[in-house]
Amino acid sequence: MGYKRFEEYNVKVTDGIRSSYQTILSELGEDPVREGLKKTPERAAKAMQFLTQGYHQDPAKILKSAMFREGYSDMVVVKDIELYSLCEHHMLPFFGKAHVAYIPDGQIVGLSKIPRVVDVFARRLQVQERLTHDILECINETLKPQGVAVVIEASHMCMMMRGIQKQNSVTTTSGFRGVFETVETRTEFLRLIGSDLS
Ligand SMILES: Nc1nc2c(ncn2[C@@H]2O[C@H](COP(=O)(O)OP(=O)(O)OP(=O)(O)O)[C@@H](O)[C@H]2O)c(=O)[nH]1
Ligand SMILES: [Zn+2]
Repeated sequence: MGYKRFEEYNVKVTDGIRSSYQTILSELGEDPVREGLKKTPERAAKAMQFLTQGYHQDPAKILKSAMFREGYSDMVVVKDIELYSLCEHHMLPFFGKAHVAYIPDGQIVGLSKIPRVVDVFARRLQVQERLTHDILECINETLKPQGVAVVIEASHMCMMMRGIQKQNSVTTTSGFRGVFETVETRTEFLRLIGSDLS
């Protein structure tokens, strides 16, 4: 069946999440039944369930649904994949770009499946480091390529809207497996994505 978008996923808003948001509104000093807020617990529950739908999706299955035997054995790079996730410490967004590359070993994967895998892991509560490794290991273990590389550049709302309140800091995380562990291949990838790390 493969990957399904939330709209097709038929997830019902969970009563417990909706009523918890109603409690939060009251505890914040708001009137949860005033006109503008009446539907807010429902909307917030729906939004949060959308943003965490990755718990109900199987990223390996997504990759397996479009793997093809092919002799191509050079680098495949999908860069600038926009990414929105939630930090598990504050449940506030972090967002930015993911860059993913692999070198096939007899099998390629449908290109769209790479951003889909990024979305599945991003739509769970995360830290940027684990998100990077989740994507890396999933592609490595499922596609079994000669190598895989992932770089994520992201800004964290928990460091922008509150806390340290730094508006311009960007965090870069990276992971390399197989042939990307050699300097030459890694450097070529970093050059192709225009990374400062190269
Ligand atoms: N390593 C890592 N840290 C993260 C990520 N997202 C948020 N954090 C950090 O998680 C840490 C949680 O630290 P705590 O001291 O428990 O929380 P806090 O009091 O809200 O910390 P401040 O943000 O410094 O005010 C903070 O330093 C955040 O910046 C992430 O993806 N990776
Ligand atoms: Zn945070």
